[in-house]
Amino acid sequence: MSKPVVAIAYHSGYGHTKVVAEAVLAGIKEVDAVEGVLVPVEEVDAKWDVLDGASAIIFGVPIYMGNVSAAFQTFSEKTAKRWYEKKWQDKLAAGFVNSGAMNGDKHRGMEVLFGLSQQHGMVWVGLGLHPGNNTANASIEDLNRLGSFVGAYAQSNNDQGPDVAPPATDHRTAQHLGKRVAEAAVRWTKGA
Ligand SMILES: Cc1cc2nc3c(=O)[nH]c(=O)nc-3n(C[C@H](O)[C@H](O)[C@H](O)COP(=O)(O)O)c2cc1C
Repeated sequence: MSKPVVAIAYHSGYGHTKVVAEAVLAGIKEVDAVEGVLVPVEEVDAKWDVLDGASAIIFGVPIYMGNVSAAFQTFSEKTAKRWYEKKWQDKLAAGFVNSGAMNGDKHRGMEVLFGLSQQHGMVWVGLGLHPGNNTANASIEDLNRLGSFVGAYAQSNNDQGPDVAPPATDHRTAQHLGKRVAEAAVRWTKGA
């Protein structure tokens, strides 16, 4: 029997969110019983079968002008055929968001990802971590340094390339999300 697939449907205009997607993939790969697949949304027309066959889809975006990037929104609208057929009903879903500012209105992007998942009748998996970096002795090295509950947040300094931004701490948080969703996919598909 083939392994359940956890797909990562993401957009990255300049490479920073791609690095986060790769960290999510590394987390999925920690779970042997699951296969992880990256799906850049620009390539989705050749990869609908991957998303349709996946047990879970993790959506990921950069924030552009306080919202998800236009490329992701285009992808989102293209999923309408799946919506009509309820093709993604009961798949697991999760999300990650990356922006230049510490806050940057990442929450709005995350709400868009959550809303897309709920349009499709998917079952959302949150981050499952307490906030880090929020006590007197805390550090930006803490897991979940940006303190989200709903999904993984990353922040990439505007003057740095994807080789150094977002910082390693955000990679670890993204990796945690990937592993968590992969473990959830194993439980979700048991006996299916
Ligand atoms: C058109 C545009 C709009 C942006 N708007 C925001 C914004 O509203 N808030 C923010 O924090 N960062 C904003 N940024 C910064 C990006 O979120 C940041 O550079 C991110 O790392 C880009 O990810 P990418 O390299 O995967 O495209 C914007 C960047 C661009 C290109």
